[in-house]
Amino acid sequence: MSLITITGYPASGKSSRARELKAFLETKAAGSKVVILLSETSHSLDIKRSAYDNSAAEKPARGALLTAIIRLLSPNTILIVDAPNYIKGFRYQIYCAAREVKVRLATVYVLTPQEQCRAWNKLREGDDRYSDDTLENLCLRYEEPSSMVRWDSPLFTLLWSDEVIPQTTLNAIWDATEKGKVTNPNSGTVAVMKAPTDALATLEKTTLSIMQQIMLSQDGFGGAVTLTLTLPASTSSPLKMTLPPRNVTLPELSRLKRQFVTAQKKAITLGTVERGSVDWSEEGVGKRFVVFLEEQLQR
Ligand SMILES: Nc1ncnc2c1ncn2[C@@H]1O[C@H](COP(=O)(O)OP(=O)(O)OP(=O)(O)O)[C@@H](O)[C@H]1O
Repeated sequence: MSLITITGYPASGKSSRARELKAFLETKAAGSKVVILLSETSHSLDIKRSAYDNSAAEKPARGALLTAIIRLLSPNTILIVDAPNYIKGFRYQIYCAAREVKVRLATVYVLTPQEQCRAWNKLREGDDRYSDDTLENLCLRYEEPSSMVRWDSPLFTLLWSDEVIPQTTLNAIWDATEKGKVTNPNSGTVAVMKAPTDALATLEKTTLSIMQQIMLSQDGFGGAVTLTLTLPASTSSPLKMTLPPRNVTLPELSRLKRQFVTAQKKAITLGTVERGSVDWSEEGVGKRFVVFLEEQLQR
C-alpha cells in the first residue's frame, strides 16, 4: 500500500505527469497492485478551479480531497493524489492519515516556471482555466516541498523541460512505493494532544489579548505601523507585528480570530498535529497568530 502526493503550481503539468506515472506503475506492478489516480474531478469529487478563488471555498474542497484519500487507501493499492497540495500543513495531514494505516509515501514535485504555467493556463478554456488572479495567488501562496521534512520525503522533482519522466526517476519512485520505509503511527499521531484544555485556554487568551492590543493601537488615520505586543504571561517575550497601512476594524479582526482559533482547535481535536511538533505555549500561539494576521490583513 502506498501513496504518492503530486504537488506543483497551478497548471504546471501535474495531471500530465500523474498520468505518465500511473501508466509506468501499472506496467511495473503487472497486475499485482491496483494503481488509482485520484484527481480533483474523479471518485465523486467535483473540485472546480474556482474553488481556489477564495479560502472559504477552498477549505471544504481540501476536506473532501482528504476524505477521498483516506477512503481509497487500501492494501495492494498505489494511490496517486493529483491535486495542487500546495499547503505544507495539508501535505502533513495526508502524511498523518497515511501513516495511520502504515502506507509507504512519496512526494512528486512538478517543477515548472510560473511563466510556463501562465502560458499553459491561458490556452485552457472555460471552467478548466484558473482566473489570472487565482493563478497568481496560488503561485504566491505555494509552499515548496522539502526533502528535509519527513512528510515530503522521499521527494522526487520532475522538471517541466523533460519530455518524459527520466527512467531513473521512475524506478526510484517505484522503489519508494515498494520498498520504502513504512513509518508506523506513533503516539504523536494516534493520540489527541496531551493537554488540550491548556492549549485551548491559551489559544483563547492569547488571541484575545493580541486582538485587544491591535484595536487599542488604532489611531483612526491608518498608516503602516509596527506594534509591540505583550502577552498575558510575564515570562513571554513581546512580539512584533506590522499592521497594514489602513485601519483594521473590529469585525474584521474578530472574524480572523475566529478563523484562526477554529483551525487551531481542529488541529488539536483531530489529533493531526503531532505532539511536540507544534508549540502550544502562549508565545508559540502568539507568533502563529501574528503571522496569520499579517498575511490576512495584507490582502
Ligand atoms: N510538457 C507539456 N508540454 C506541453 N503542454 C503541456 C505539458 N504539460 C502540460 N501541458 C499543458 O498544460 C496544461 C496544464 O497541464 P495539466 O492539466 O497537466 O496541469 P495541472 O498542473 O494538472 O493543472 P491543474 O493545476 O489545473 O490541476 C494542459 O492544458 C496541458 O495540455
